[in-house]
Amino acid sequence: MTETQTEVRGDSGPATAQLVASRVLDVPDFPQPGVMFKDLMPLFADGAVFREVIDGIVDYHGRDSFDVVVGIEARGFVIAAAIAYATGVGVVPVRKAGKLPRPAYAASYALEYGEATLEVHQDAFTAGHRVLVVDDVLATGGTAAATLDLVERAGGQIAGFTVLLELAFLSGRERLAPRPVHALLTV
Ligand SMILES: O=P(O)(O)OC[C@H]1O[C@H](OP(=O)(O)OP(=O)(O)O)[C@H](O)[C@@H]1O
Ligand SMILES: Nc1ncnc2[nH]cnc12
Repeated sequence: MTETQTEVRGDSGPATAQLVASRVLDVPDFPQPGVMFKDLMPLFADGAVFREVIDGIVDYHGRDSFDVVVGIEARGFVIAAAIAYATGVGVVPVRKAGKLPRPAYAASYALEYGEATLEVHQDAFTAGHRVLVVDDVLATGGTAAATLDLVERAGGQIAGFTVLLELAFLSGRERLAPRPVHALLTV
């Protein structure tokens, strides 16, 4: 296989996977030695590609399949806000510890390069509201597992979980099973 024929795959098909792959930069040894950081800032910075990606996520789940969208700090906020605006639903942030001003549920977890605690306001969701959760990267799945638990503790019902990029070798998808994962690009 030549360099231009590199195989790409994702849950929305090879064209979408290729689109995402074209806007990811590999940054070695960030934020610590041994980690190959996947930087999706070029995708966010390209208006046409960003719009196509957001529209693709909405089409995949169906415009009427969720009542609210959750973004995980920090890069998930960018994606969630765009989906919310495109569909007319509200956006709820899941934040790193200590940032939310009112009573919150908290969940601690490990990720590829450290540990963290996430929080969501206790009154963030109307009971039974269907929640689409989005983030940029799925690695070990620690962040996503903590978020999905927080959403349910706060009374939300998970309608779907989407990431732009899945690092398959870190087995996040297996960790989240049987919950479905929608990844636009899997590497
Ligand atoms: O699957 P995991 O191993 O849990 O890793 C995935 C998480 O790691 C990154 O966030 P990070 O914690 O670096 O936060 P940031 O978006 O604020 O930079 C990424 O945006 C995901 O949220
Ligand atoms: N390698 C990586 N690149 C970007 N975000 C990440 N989150 C966890 N691991 C990551």
